[in-house]
Amino acid sequence: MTAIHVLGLTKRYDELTAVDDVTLDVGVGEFVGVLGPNGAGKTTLLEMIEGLRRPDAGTVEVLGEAVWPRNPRLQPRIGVQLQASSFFERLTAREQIRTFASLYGVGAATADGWLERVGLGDKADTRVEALSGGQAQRLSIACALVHDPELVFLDEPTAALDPQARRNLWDLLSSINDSGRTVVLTTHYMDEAEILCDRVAVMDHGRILQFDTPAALVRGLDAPTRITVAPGALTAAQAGAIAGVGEVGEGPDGVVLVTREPAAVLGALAAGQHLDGVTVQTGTLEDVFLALTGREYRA
Ligand SMILES: Nc1ncnc2c1ncn2[C@@H]1O[C@H](COP(=O)(O)OP(=O)(O)OP(=O)(O)O)[C@@H](O)[C@H]1O
Repeated sequence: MTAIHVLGLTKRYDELTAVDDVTLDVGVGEFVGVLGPNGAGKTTLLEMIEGLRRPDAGTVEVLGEAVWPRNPRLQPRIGVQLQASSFFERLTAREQIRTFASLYGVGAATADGWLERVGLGDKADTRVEALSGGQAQRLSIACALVHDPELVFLDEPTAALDPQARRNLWDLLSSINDSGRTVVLTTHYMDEAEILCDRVAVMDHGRILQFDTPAALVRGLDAPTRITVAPGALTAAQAGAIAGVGEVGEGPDGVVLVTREPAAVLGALAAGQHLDGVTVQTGTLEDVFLALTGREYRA
């Protein structure tokens, strides 16, 4: 079943085409990421899918319903994460989420349960202004989920968090999807998209350049594998003599074997008792972005 059906979606701001003829489908239960640098058009695309912004061209169907003009039947079925800056001022975390809950006719006990679920039980009496960046992001996610929507939109949920806080939030985001909800998030972070998402739409200059699983995107690159053998285990000459090895380099971490036949090369290393301390590196989404756009990824 399709959760989101987008056809030929376009949005212009004067001369600028922020979203340029985007077509995509998202299945029910999928976790989809929209990945792209600043200004790629991610937020504009999401806002049109959420029914918050009117497209100049194209159509959006969400859970089988048209989103524009505003469709009140959809509101209880979708959750949109607000930026932390849009909290009601001077409320505590508990008051904040209970206020959201009451808008949807959801009881206080359920609201309080969500505070616990996102790890904010001990911050219930803290005013939203006094929460840390990570706590505020978790509260905004809880507010988006409090009415148990089928489809959740998160716009850069881990922006401005330190690496540890981002990782903590990843567990929460995975659990949202594990319970069967469809999740769409935008992100600047390649690693985040790679770890969390079933499929990733790589976006730049308003266009979706590719939309596939992270593994398929990387496979499509046809990038060679780099196998690094710990220093001292193997000379460059020995490495070059292994069948299937293309280039050989020497770096601080040892001898680097570049190959398109990693299984054969690893087999040869195993046979020679050289597997200790071996690292294997394939392409990443960063390489995908570089290959698609011809430039380095700059968040
Ligand atoms: N209301 C607006 N009026 C004019 N231009 C806009 C408006 N909103 C966005 N833009 C422009 O449209 C382009 C796409 O912006 P958008 O916010 O969708 O990108 P984004 O990928 O979400 O960026 P970021 O990662 O920085 O949030 C940008 O060049 C932006 O300056």
